[in-house]
Amino acid sequence: MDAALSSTSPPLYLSRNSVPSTSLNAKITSVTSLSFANFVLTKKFSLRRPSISRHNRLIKVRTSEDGANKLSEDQNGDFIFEDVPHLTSFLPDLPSYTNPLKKTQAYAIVKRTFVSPEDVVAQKVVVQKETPRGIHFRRAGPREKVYFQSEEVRACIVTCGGLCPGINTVIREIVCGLNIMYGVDEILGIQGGYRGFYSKNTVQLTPKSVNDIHKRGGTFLQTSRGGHDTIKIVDNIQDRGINQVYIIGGDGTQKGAAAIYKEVERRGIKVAVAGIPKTIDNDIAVIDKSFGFDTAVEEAQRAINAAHVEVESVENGVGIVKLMGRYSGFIAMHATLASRDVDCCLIPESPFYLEGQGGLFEFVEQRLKENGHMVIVLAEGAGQEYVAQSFHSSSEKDASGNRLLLDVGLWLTQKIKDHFTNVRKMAINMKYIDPTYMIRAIPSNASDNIYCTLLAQSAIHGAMAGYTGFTVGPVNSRHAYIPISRVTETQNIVKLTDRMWARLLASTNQPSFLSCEVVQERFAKKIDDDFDNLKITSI
Ligand SMILES: Nc1ncnc2c1ncn2[C@@H]1O[C@H](COP(=O)(O)OP(=O)(O)OP(=O)(O)O)[C@@H](O)[C@H]1O
Ligand SMILES: O=P(O)(O)OC[C@H]1O[C@](O)(CO)[C@@H](O)[C@@H]1O
Ligand SMILES: [Mg+2]
Repeated sequence: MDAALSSTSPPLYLSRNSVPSTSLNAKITSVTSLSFANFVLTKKFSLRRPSISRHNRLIKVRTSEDGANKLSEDQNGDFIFEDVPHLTSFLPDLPSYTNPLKKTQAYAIVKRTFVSPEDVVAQKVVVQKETPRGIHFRRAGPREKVYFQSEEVRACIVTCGGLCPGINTVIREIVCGLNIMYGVDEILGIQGGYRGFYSKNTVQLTPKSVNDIHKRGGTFLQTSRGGHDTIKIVDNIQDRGINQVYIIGGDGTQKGAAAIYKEVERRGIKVAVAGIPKTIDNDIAVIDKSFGFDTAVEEAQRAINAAHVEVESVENGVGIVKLMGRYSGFIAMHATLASRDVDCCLIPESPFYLEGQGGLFEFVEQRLKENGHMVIVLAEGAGQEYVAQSFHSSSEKDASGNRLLLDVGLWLTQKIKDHFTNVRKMAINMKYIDPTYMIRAIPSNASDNIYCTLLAQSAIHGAMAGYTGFTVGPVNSRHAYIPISRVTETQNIVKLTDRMWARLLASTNQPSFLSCEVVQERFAKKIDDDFDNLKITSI
């Protein structure tokens, strides 16, 4: 690749068939980062279809640092680069500076301190010889040039949405990283989520004030749902002279971050917006896994173990453990796979039914006959339609517009009790454990702490280098800068058609609940939807 193509502005990829190459330069200068994103999305979609001919090769166009558009063709096959915006895309005259990192003792003897501007991270690592190379993201890490001088930086950090182990570690590492690596002193904490920008006072954050916070669960800055008002938030950012915004939160929060970035760009102000993805549900698209997830799965083991101890100590013991997972069953699936004490795992993605052949009641009875006890792990979002029918409830929403769930754990406990007592005339011992908030209110474990450090430092390097409107996260174990829209356009769910769910079924030997017509109908639709929203779930 041509070293002169080291770009700071978003590179553009266009189909040779769609744009005559002679007019490329003229066309590209008028493409905004927004329309660029849309353009790439269109092309990306068609590339996923294997029927696309290899003649429809992509050529890529980059805007190099001197502003000249250059064109090169990837020789190894079709290749899509989804870059993140850069401050220079709307502030072209912004001066750059030598990165001070090399002068810090931490990096003094590092051989390759800086990430090459040519480094990209592939979203797909398993490829076939003849298939396109697929989507790539800009590799995260320190850059040779930065677009902020240390004394000029006035950063802020905000945390939004639900709790998750490790939030405090991320806050701590942003503060310490900015200060130690880049000599930044001005770091503000926005309290109470997005609404804190315009309704609360800020708190000054220093390495000393955040030194111990990683040992506590929760968020040192407090959080909230709802209250996102883009104009008020950006007004506040401008009024306070903030020029780097670090936003920690889930899919809703990242949508809010995208709105802030767009407003900042519209106003043409020098503010870098960096998103750090957080969610206990692990439902954020593109990234390998969200921080705190492993800690939560580990904590869930304690609840499962307690249920198992309880039910094996009584006759016909049936334990139910309800875990978090609004729309996705990752925590339940992983906790089940890790534990081996679980007989059946129920998640929102996999429909189930209670009565008749192949149903849950039949399976419970079979396990009680075989083992004398059994444990069910239930994701809170599973079977919501049944619960709603039973309770004749209308769907309520939280301040962010998320559906409020009904207690499927209580519902299932009651259903099993009724069935065995009234229909089967069998005495059973039900134990229902609901550790929902306990698994996310704890501090992060060792590996999540390290992961949080990497996220924080990658976000800092990206913002200092002038990237903006990005989410940072590991893609196939390499940290990358991902356009925010890519992580918000879909939510990760457990794919029943993937091998991971098959591994769980093979491990628990539970029914797949596919023998009921109603479920079969829904299941078929689910598979179609899965393919339509094809994305990689890569744990
Ligand atoms: N589409 C949106 N545009 C702008 N802001 C949004 C949007 N969706 C949600 N937000 C804001 O983002 C914040 C957090 O959203 P939400 O409560 O959905 O949590 P989340 O970030 O998805 O995290 P979690 O996974 O814990 O639920 C809220 O302040 C909400 O107002
Ligand atoms: O904290 P709240 O508002 O009760 O929300 C709980 C929800 O948040 C999540 O933990 C996601 O953050 C879901 O698993 C759960 O349904
Ligand atoms: Mg969410």
